[in-house]
Amino acid sequence: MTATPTIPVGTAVSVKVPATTANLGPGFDTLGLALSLYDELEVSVRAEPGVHVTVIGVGEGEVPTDESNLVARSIAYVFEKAGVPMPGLEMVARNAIPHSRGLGSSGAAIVSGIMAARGLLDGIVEFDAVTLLELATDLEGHPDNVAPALFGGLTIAWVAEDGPKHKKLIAHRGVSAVVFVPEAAMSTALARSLQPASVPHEDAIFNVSRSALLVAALVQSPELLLAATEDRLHQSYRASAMRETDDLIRMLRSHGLAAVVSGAGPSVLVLGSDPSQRLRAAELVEQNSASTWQALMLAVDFKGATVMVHPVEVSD
Ligand SMILES: Nc1ncnc2c1ncn2[C@@H]1O[C@H](COP(=O)(O)OP(=O)(O)OP(=O)(O)O)[C@@H](O)[C@H]1O
Ligand SMILES: N[C@@H](CCO)C(=O)O
Repeated sequence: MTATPTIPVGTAVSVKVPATTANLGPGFDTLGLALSLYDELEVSVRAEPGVHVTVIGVGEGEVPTDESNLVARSIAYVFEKAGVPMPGLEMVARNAIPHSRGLGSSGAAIVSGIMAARGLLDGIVEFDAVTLLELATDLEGHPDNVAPALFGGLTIAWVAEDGPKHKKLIAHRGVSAVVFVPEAAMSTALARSLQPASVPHEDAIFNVSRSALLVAALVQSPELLLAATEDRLHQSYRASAMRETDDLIRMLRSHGLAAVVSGAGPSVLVLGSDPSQRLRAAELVEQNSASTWQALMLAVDFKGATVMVHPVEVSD
């Protein structure tokens, strides 16, 4: 009979996960980009059962601090799948990714939990990239945020018969990003409820052409970004729920800037073919919008999620 593996009290892991922006205009549920804004997590094994989370920064006083916390639920999911009992956990989450603004906070929380569990199960269970993406997609429901959060860079994600897959690409070094974050939140679940069950064939063709072009624009020809970021699959259906976002995108695009809804919104992403376009976008927003938008000038993160394991030190 084999003994059930246990993880020693005091074992600790540190995790860092980037924000992500999904869709990028036409690549609905498919394209994603990792950005240089991070949630950090420390998890240590404690003697008492259960979970306690200290949240610092975004979500402090708002998200649960017990087993129902999304990060804790994601850790528990991996332990359950691995068939290993989850030990008691003490966690500290330092969060910078805004919630429900279209910057992949739920995907980052899920990936944080999965990477923490991976670290805690080091030497007991091996996780390859395919398994990590499967676990994260099970929890998030679609792979376009969790793929870049896990692997960094620009990712194409798709769901095959045997599960989610991804291809990581390196974005052209001229590509820059600025995200305009509004004060008001909007949940992804609400945005998804506004999608129709089917779309006209010509709109599907429109998006196939633009998303193919977008991959070329992001990897090789950033000067094509404006044409390549047109969309007919999601933004117009959701516009009624985020009027100011729609207005800002129209204004920026009329000035030749590749503005799109970031993720499910309501933030606006502008992809620039050179860094000066970010400053131009920020000036235009300042001059033309009555609302308050926080401008985040971000680089592409090429690394994705990381985990460090701090084993228990055994004294003589
Ligand atoms: N670090 C976190 N810890 C705990 N819960 C979190 C964390 N980050 C996000 N969440 C949960 O996820 C919710 C936000 O998820 P939602 O899918 O609506 O938006 P998003 O992931 O920020 O945006 P998008 O999917 O459009 O990029 C929060 O309200 C909170 O319940
Ligand atoms: N593709 C997703 C991204 C947000 O999770 C959507 O637009 O609903």
